[in-house]
This record gives sequence, C-alpha cells and structure tokens, in this order.
Amino acid sequence: MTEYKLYYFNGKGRAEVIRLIFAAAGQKYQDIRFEREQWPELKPKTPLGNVPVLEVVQNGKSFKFGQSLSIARYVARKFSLAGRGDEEQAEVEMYGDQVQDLFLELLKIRFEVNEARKNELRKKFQEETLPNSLRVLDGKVAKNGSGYLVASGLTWADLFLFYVLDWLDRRVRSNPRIADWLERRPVTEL
Ligand SMILES: N[C@@H](CCC(=O)N[C@@H](CS)C(=O)NCC(=O)O)C(=O)O
Repeated sequence: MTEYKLYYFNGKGRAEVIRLIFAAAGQKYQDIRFEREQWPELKPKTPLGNVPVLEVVQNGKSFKFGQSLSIARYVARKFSLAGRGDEEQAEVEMYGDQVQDLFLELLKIRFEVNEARKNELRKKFQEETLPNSLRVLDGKVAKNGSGYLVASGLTWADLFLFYVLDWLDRRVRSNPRIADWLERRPVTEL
C-alpha cells in the first residue's frame, strides 16, 4: 500500500490545489500541518528548503519532493486527473500554468506592503489580467462540451482554477455589506 503525506503550513496557500486533487480522487493522505514556530526546525529537512512537500511511502521506502505544481501533476497523473493522452495532458499543463500565473499575481497583491502599489496591482489584475484569462478559459469550457477545461472531464487544472476563483469569491464574501446581505437574504433553491 502506498501512503501519502503532505506537509505544509496550517493554511491553504500553495498546498490547497494538491488537497483538492486528493479530495477529487477520493484518495486518503495525511494532511500534515504545522505552525510558523515549527518551521525553522523543519526547513532543513525539506528537499528545497520550502513547502509544500509530498512524502510517498511505498514498500518501506520513502520518497520526498517539493514544488507545488510538480506535486499537483504527480498526484493528478496517479489518479487520472491529468487529462487523457499526451496532447490533452499538454493542454491541461498549459491551463494549469495559466492559472498559476493568476495565482502568483494574487499572491503578489496579497503580500504587497505599499498601499499605492497594491492598488495599482489590483486594478491591473481586475481590469486586464483576470478578464483576459477568464475569457480564454471560459471560452474553452463552453466549446468542448464537457463542462471542464478539456474534453475528457475533470483535471487538476479545473481544480486549480476553482481554488483561484474561490479565493476571489471569498474576497467579495468578506466585504461587510455583502456578508450582511448573504446572512439576511431569503433561502431559495435558485
Ligand atoms: N515554487 C514553490 C514555492 C514554495 C514556497 O515559496 N513555499 C513557501 C510557503 S507558500 C515557503 O516554504 N516559505 C518558507 C521559506 O521559504 O522559508 C512551490 O510552488 O512550491
């Protein structure tokens, strides 16, 4: 039996896409989370000095590796969430990398400390980067008929896109007036 152990801080960050892939695959794994104070001791034990790290234990042997998207691709391949055939897999990689570009922009905005620069980055993201990317990705979903980015069905690129859109959604949800309305509005089916 193969055991999977995912190491990351106690947050979504760069590990969440991997957790979503495990969840979609219905695959058990250990979701090992630690606090900032534990990091200095753990850092030297990681292959690249950063996390996420996935440990795969098989036949008594342990294999550990890092880089969130390398892990995402590996797990997706194992559990048939990477697309079918070389060409479709290449397409999935392309969408996954495109979503990564969006994700890295979001991280840049999130961690920018200069307020003026932060607003500038946010404006460009909202007015250019995001709509341009979504136009392409949405168009692809509409065209191929599966309801997902590629014709064969759900892949890690969809899960990654879902995570990034969920991040944006949460920003809107946490607006106090929107949060208040969501709390008060009547519950209806649609
Ligand atoms: N490109 C890497 C970046 C990894 C990375 O920067 N991880 C951060 C957490 S999100 C980290 O380990 N920071 C602590 C450190 O570098 O000491 C990936 O996608 O996994």
